[in-house]
Amino acid sequence: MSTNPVCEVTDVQLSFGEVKALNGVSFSIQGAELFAVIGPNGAGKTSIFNVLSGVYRPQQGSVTFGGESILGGRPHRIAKRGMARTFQNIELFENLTVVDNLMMGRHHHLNYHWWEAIYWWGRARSSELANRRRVEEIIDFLEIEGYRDQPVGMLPYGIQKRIELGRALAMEPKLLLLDEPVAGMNAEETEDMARFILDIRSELKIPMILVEHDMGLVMDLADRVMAMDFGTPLVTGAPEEVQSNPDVIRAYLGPMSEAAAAAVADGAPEEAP
Ligand SMILES: Nc1ncnc2c1ncn2[C@@H]1O[C@H](COP(=O)(O)OP(=O)(O)OP(=O)(O)O)[C@@H](O)[C@H]1O
Repeated sequence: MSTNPVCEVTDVQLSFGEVKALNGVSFSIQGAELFAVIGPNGAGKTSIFNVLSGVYRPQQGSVTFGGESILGGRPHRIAKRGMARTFQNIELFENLTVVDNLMMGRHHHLNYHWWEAIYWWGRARSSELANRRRVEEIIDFLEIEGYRDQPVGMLPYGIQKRIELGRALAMEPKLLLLDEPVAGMNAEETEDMARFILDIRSELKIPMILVEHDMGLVMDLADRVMAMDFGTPLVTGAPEEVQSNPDVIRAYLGPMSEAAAAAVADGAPEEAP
Protein backbone atom coordinates (compact mmCIF):
# COMPACT_ATOMS: atom_id res chain seq x y z
CA MET A 1 0.00 0.00 0.00
CA SER A 2 1.47 3.37 -0.95
CA THR A 3 0.89 6.42 1.21
CA ASN A 4 1.29 10.07 0.28
CA PRO A 5 4.72 11.38 1.17
CA VAL A 6 4.94 13.81 4.09
CA CYS A 7 7.42 15.82 2.09
CA GLU A 8 8.58 15.60 -1.49
CA VAL A 9 11.58 17.40 -2.97
CA THR A 10 11.92 17.20 -6.76
CA ASP A 11 14.91 18.27 -8.83
CA VAL A 12 15.82 21.26 -6.69
CA GLN A 13 18.51 23.61 -8.01
CA LEU A 14 19.92 26.36 -5.81
CA SER A 15 22.85 28.57 -6.79
CA PHE A 16 24.71 31.42 -5.14
CA GLY A 17 26.45 33.10 -8.06
CA GLU A 18 28.78 30.49 -9.51
CA VAL A 19 28.33 28.13 -6.54
CA LYS A 20 25.78 25.35 -7.08
CA ALA A 21 24.69 24.67 -3.51
CA LEU A 22 22.05 22.15 -4.67
CA ASN A 23 22.07 20.46 -8.04
CA GLY A 24 19.20 18.15 -8.93
CA VAL A 25 18.23 17.17 -5.38
CA SER A 26 15.22 14.85 -5.14
CA PHE A 27 13.90 12.73 -2.28
CA SER A 28 10.66 12.05 -0.46
CA ILE A 29 9.85 11.23 3.13
CA GLN A 30 7.35 8.41 3.65
CA GLY A 31 5.67 7.72 6.98
CA ALA A 32 7.59 8.02 10.23
CA GLU A 33 10.99 7.36 8.74
CA LEU A 34 14.34 8.73 9.83
CA PHE A 35 16.02 10.04 6.70
CA ALA A 36 19.64 11.18 7.02
CA VAL A 37 21.55 13.53 4.73
CA ILE A 38 25.33 13.17 4.82
CA GLY A 39 28.22 14.70 2.92
CA PRO A 40 31.51 16.53 3.41
CA ASN A 41 31.64 20.22 4.37
CA GLY A 42 29.91 22.38 1.77
CA ALA A 43 27.99 19.41 0.27
CA GLY A 44 24.67 21.26 0.58
CA LYS A 45 23.12 19.67 3.68
CA THR A 46 22.21 22.91 5.46
CA SER A 47 20.98 24.37 2.16
CA ILE A 48 18.42 21.52 2.00
CA PHE A 49 17.14 22.48 5.45
CA ASN A 50 17.05 26.14 4.45
CA VAL A 51 15.04 25.33 1.32
CA LEU A 52 12.62 23.11 3.27
CA SER A 53 12.05 25.66 6.00
CA GLY A 54 11.61 28.58 3.60
CA VAL A 55 14.87 30.43 4.32
CA TYR A 56 16.14 29.92 0.74
CA ARG A 57 14.02 29.83 -2.38
CA PRO A 58 15.52 27.54 -5.05
CA GLN A 59 15.76 28.73 -8.68
CA GLN A 60 14.22 25.45 -9.90
CA GLY A 61 12.38 22.40 -8.64
CA SER A 62 9.45 21.74 -6.36
CA VAL A 63 8.98 21.12 -2.66
CA THR A 64 5.72 19.86 -1.21
CA PHE A 65 4.81 19.39 2.44
CA GLY A 66 1.59 17.62 3.36
CA GLY A 67 0.75 17.45 -0.34
CA GLU A 68 0.96 21.23 -0.96
CA SER A 69 3.72 23.32 -2.45
CA ILE A 70 5.67 25.32 0.12
CA LEU A 71 7.97 27.06 -2.36
CA GLY A 72 8.07 30.76 -1.60
CA GLY A 73 6.37 30.21 1.76
CA ARG A 74 7.67 32.28 4.65
CA PRO A 75 9.54 30.36 7.38
CA HIS A 76 6.98 31.10 10.13
CA ARG A 77 4.11 29.94 7.90
CA ILE A 78 5.91 26.69 7.03
CA ALA A 79 6.65 26.18 10.75
CA LYS A 80 2.98 26.75 11.52
CA ARG A 81 2.07 24.06 9.00
CA GLY A 82 4.08 21.62 11.08
CA MET A 83 7.74 21.74 10.13
CA ALA A 84 9.99 22.10 13.18
CA ARG A 85 13.75 22.52 13.16
CA THR A 86 16.64 22.35 15.60
CA PHE A 87 19.83 24.24 14.80
CA GLN A 88 23.58 23.51 14.67
CA ASN A 89 24.07 26.35 17.16
CA ILE A 90 21.58 26.27 19.98
CA GLU A 91 18.88 28.92 19.55
CA LEU A 92 17.12 29.20 22.89
CA PHE A 93 16.19 32.11 25.15
CA GLU A 94 19.04 31.82 27.65
CA ASN A 95 17.45 33.88 30.41
CA LEU A 96 14.12 32.04 30.31
CA THR A 97 13.47 28.83 32.20
CA VAL A 98 13.17 25.43 30.54
CA VAL A 99 9.37 25.53 30.91
CA ASP A 100 9.15 29.01 29.36
CA ASN A 101 11.37 27.99 26.43
CA LEU A 102 9.16 24.98 25.78
CA MET A 103 6.05 27.19 26.01
CA MET A 104 7.58 29.28 23.20
CA GLY A 105 7.21 26.19 21.01
CA ARG A 106 3.47 26.23 21.76
CA HIS A 107 2.70 29.71 20.50
CA HIS A 108 1.21 28.37 17.25
CA HIS A 109 -1.26 26.48 19.41
CA LEU A 110 -2.53 29.50 21.35
CA ASN A 111 -6.04 30.10 20.06
CA TYR A 112 -7.61 32.91 22.03
CA HIS A 113 -8.05 36.68 21.84
CA TRP A 114 -6.07 39.19 23.85
CA TRP A 115 -9.11 40.23 25.89
CA GLU A 116 -9.67 36.62 26.95
CA ALA A 117 -6.02 36.50 28.04
CA ILE A 118 -6.31 39.71 30.10
CA TYR A 119 -9.21 38.31 32.11
CA TRP A 120 -7.81 34.75 32.08
CA TRP A 121 -11.12 33.23 31.09
CA GLY A 122 -12.75 31.31 28.31
CA ARG A 123 -10.46 29.91 25.68
CA ALA A 124 -7.42 31.67 27.16
CA ARG A 125 -7.60 29.62 30.32
CA SER A 126 -8.38 26.25 28.71
CA SER A 127 -5.83 26.76 25.92
CA GLU A 128 -3.09 27.78 28.37
CA LEU A 129 -3.80 24.77 30.61
CA ALA A 130 -3.75 22.38 27.62
CA ASN A 131 -0.44 23.89 26.44
CA ARG A 132 1.09 23.53 29.89
CA ARG A 133 -0.03 19.89 30.05
CA ARG A 134 1.63 19.23 26.68
CA VAL A 135 4.85 20.89 27.87
CA GLU A 136 4.84 18.72 31.01
CA GLU A 137 4.50 15.61 28.82
CA ILE A 138 7.56 16.69 26.84
CA ILE A 139 9.50 17.35 30.05
CA ASP A 140 8.72 13.76 31.12
CA PHE A 141 9.51 12.34 27.70
CA LEU A 142 12.95 14.01 27.54
CA GLU A 143 13.69 13.38 31.24
CA ILE A 144 14.41 17.02 32.07
CA GLU A 145 12.22 17.36 35.20
CA GLY A 146 15.26 18.34 37.31
CA TYR A 147 15.92 21.44 35.18
CA ARG A 148 12.38 22.65 34.55
CA ASP A 149 12.60 25.95 36.48
CA GLN A 150 16.23 26.81 35.73
CA PRO A 151 17.35 29.44 33.20
CA VAL A 152 18.49 27.58 30.10
CA GLY A 153 21.78 29.51 29.83
CA MET A 154 22.96 27.96 33.12
CA LEU A 155 22.52 24.37 31.95
CA PRO A 156 25.10 21.95 30.49
CA TYR A 157 25.44 21.96 26.69
CA GLY A 158 23.95 18.48 26.21
CA ILE A 159 20.86 19.42 28.23
CA GLN A 160 20.44 22.65 26.24
CA LYS A 161 20.45 20.60 23.01
CA ARG A 162 17.79 18.36 24.55
CA ILE A 163 15.67 21.39 25.45
CA GLU A 164 15.96 22.70 21.91
CA LEU A 165 14.66 19.33 20.76
CA GLY A 166 11.87 19.70 23.33
CA ARG A 167 10.89 23.09 21.96
CA ALA A 168 10.65 21.59 18.47
CA LEU A 169 8.50 18.74 19.83
CA ALA A 170 6.28 21.27 21.61
CA MET A 171 5.21 22.46 18.14
CA GLU A 172 3.72 18.96 17.57
CA PRO A 173 5.50 18.81 14.22
CA LYS A 174 4.50 16.72 11.23
CA LEU A 175 8.16 16.74 10.18
CA LEU A 176 11.22 17.36 12.34
CA LEU A 177 14.50 18.66 10.89
CA LEU A 178 17.48 17.85 13.11
CA ASP A 179 20.59 19.84 12.22
CA GLU A 180 23.65 18.15 13.79
CA PRO A 181 21.87 17.19 17.02
CA VAL A 182 25.00 15.67 18.63
CA ALA A 183 27.62 18.18 17.43
CA GLY A 184 29.95 19.04 20.33
CA MET A 185 28.49 16.40 22.64
CA ASN A 186 30.46 13.89 24.71
CA ALA A 187 29.85 10.14 24.36
CA GLU A 188 27.27 9.96 27.12
CA GLU A 189 25.30 12.96 25.84
CA THR A 190 25.41 11.50 22.30
CA GLU A 191 24.05 8.19 23.56
CA ASP A 192 21.20 9.94 25.37
CA MET A 193 20.32 12.01 22.29
CA ALA A 194 20.36 8.89 20.09
CA ARG A 195 17.94 7.21 22.50
CA PHE A 196 15.55 10.17 22.39
CA ILE A 197 15.65 10.30 18.58
CA LEU A 198 14.74 6.61 18.46
CA ASP A 199 11.92 7.20 20.98
CA ILE A 200 10.55 10.04 18.84
CA ARG A 201 10.37 7.69 15.88
CA SER A 202 8.90 4.70 17.71
CA GLU A 203 6.59 6.42 20.24
CA LEU A 204 5.66 9.78 18.70
CA LYS A 205 5.92 8.49 15.11
CA ILE A 206 7.23 11.81 13.80
CA PRO A 207 9.15 11.66 10.48
CA MET A 208 12.63 13.18 10.78
CA ILE A 209 15.37 14.43 8.49
CA LEU A 210 18.76 14.27 10.15
CA VAL A 211 21.89 16.14 9.06
CA GLU A 212 24.84 14.84 11.02
CA HIS A 213 28.61 14.44 10.71
CA ASP A 214 28.78 11.60 13.27
CA MET A 215 28.73 8.66 10.85
CA GLY A 216 28.35 6.06 13.61
CA LEU A 217 25.15 7.74 14.76
CA VAL A 218 23.78 8.09 11.23
CA MET A 219 24.46 4.47 10.34
CA ASP A 220 22.95 3.24 13.63
CA LEU A 221 19.78 5.33 13.51
CA ALA A 222 18.77 6.12 9.95
CA ASP A 223 16.26 4.12 7.91
CA ARG A 224 17.59 5.66 4.69
CA VAL A 225 20.57 7.85 3.91
CA MET A 226 21.19 10.30 1.06
CA ALA A 227 24.89 11.04 0.49
CA MET A 228 25.78 14.31 -1.26
CA ASP A 229 28.87 16.00 -2.63
CA PHE A 230 29.13 19.50 -4.16
CA GLY A 231 25.34 19.88 -4.03
CA THR A 232 24.68 16.67 -5.98
CA PRO A 233 23.13 13.51 -4.51
CA LEU A 234 25.54 10.57 -4.97
CA VAL A 235 23.35 7.74 -3.71
CA THR A 236 20.22 7.24 -1.59
CA GLY A 237 19.55 3.94 0.14
CA ALA A 238 19.92 1.79 3.24
CA PRO A 239 22.80 2.85 5.54
CA GLU A 240 25.00 -0.18 4.72
CA GLU A 241 24.48 0.33 0.99
CA VAL A 242 25.47 4.02 1.20
CA GLN A 243 28.40 3.38 3.53
CA SER A 244 30.00 0.92 1.12
CA ASN A 245 29.34 2.96 -2.04
CA PRO A 246 32.69 3.77 -3.74
CA ASP A 247 31.56 7.30 -4.73
CA VAL A 248 30.68 8.05 -1.12
CA ILE A 249 34.05 6.76 0.09
CA ARG A 250 35.82 8.91 -2.51
CA ALA A 251 33.79 12.01 -1.53
CA TYR A 252 34.73 11.59 2.11
CA LEU A 253 38.32 10.50 1.82
CA GLY A 254 39.39 12.24 -1.40
CA PRO A 255 41.49 10.83 -4.27
CA MET A 256 43.83 9.04 -1.83
CA SER A 257 41.00 6.60 -1.21
CA GLU A 258 40.80 5.29 -4.79
CA ALA A 259 42.31 1.99 -3.67
CA ALA A 260 39.96 1.75 -0.72
CA ALA A 261 36.95 2.51 -2.93
CA ALA A 262 38.00 -0.08 -5.50
CA ALA A 263 38.56 -2.65 -2.76
CA VAL A 264 35.10 -2.03 -1.32
CA ALA A 265 33.54 -2.25 -4.79
CA ASP A 266 35.32 -5.61 -5.34
CA GLY A 267 34.41 -6.79 -1.89
CA ALA A 268 38.12 -7.34 -1.21
CA PRO A 269 39.96 -6.13 1.88
CA GLU A 270 42.31 -3.19 1.24
CA GLU A 271 45.99 -4.18 1.18
CA ALA A 272 48.35 -2.57 3.62
CA PRO A 273 50.78 -0.12 1.92
N1 LIG B 1 23.88 32.22 1.80
C1 LIG B 1 24.86 31.74 1.05
N2 LIG B 1 25.59 32.54 0.26
C2 LIG B 1 26.58 32.05 -0.52
N3 LIG B 1 26.93 30.75 -0.57
C3 LIG B 1 26.25 29.91 0.21
C4 LIG B 1 25.18 30.33 1.06
N4 LIG B 1 24.68 29.25 1.72
C5 LIG B 1 25.41 28.19 1.29
N5 LIG B 1 26.34 28.58 0.39
C6 LIG B 1 27.30 27.72 -0.30
O1 LIG B 1 26.60 26.58 -0.73
C7 LIG B 1 27.41 25.41 -0.58
C8 LIG B 1 26.69 24.43 0.31
O2 LIG B 1 26.66 24.96 1.64
P1 LIG B 1 25.92 24.23 2.85
O3 LIG B 1 26.06 25.12 4.05
O4 LIG B 1 24.56 23.85 2.44
O5 LIG B 1 26.82 22.92 3.03
P2 LIG B 1 26.84 21.87 4.23
O6 LIG B 1 26.86 20.52 3.60
O7 LIG B 1 25.73 22.15 5.18
O8 LIG B 1 28.24 22.18 4.91
P3 LIG B 1 28.68 21.99 6.45
O9 LIG B 1 28.77 20.53 6.71
O10 LIG B 1 30.04 22.66 6.49
O11 LIG B 1 27.66 22.71 7.31
C9 LIG B 1 28.74 25.88 0.01
O12 LIG B 1 29.67 26.05 -1.05
C10 LIG B 1 28.39 27.21 0.64
O13 LIG B 1 29.51 28.06 0.68
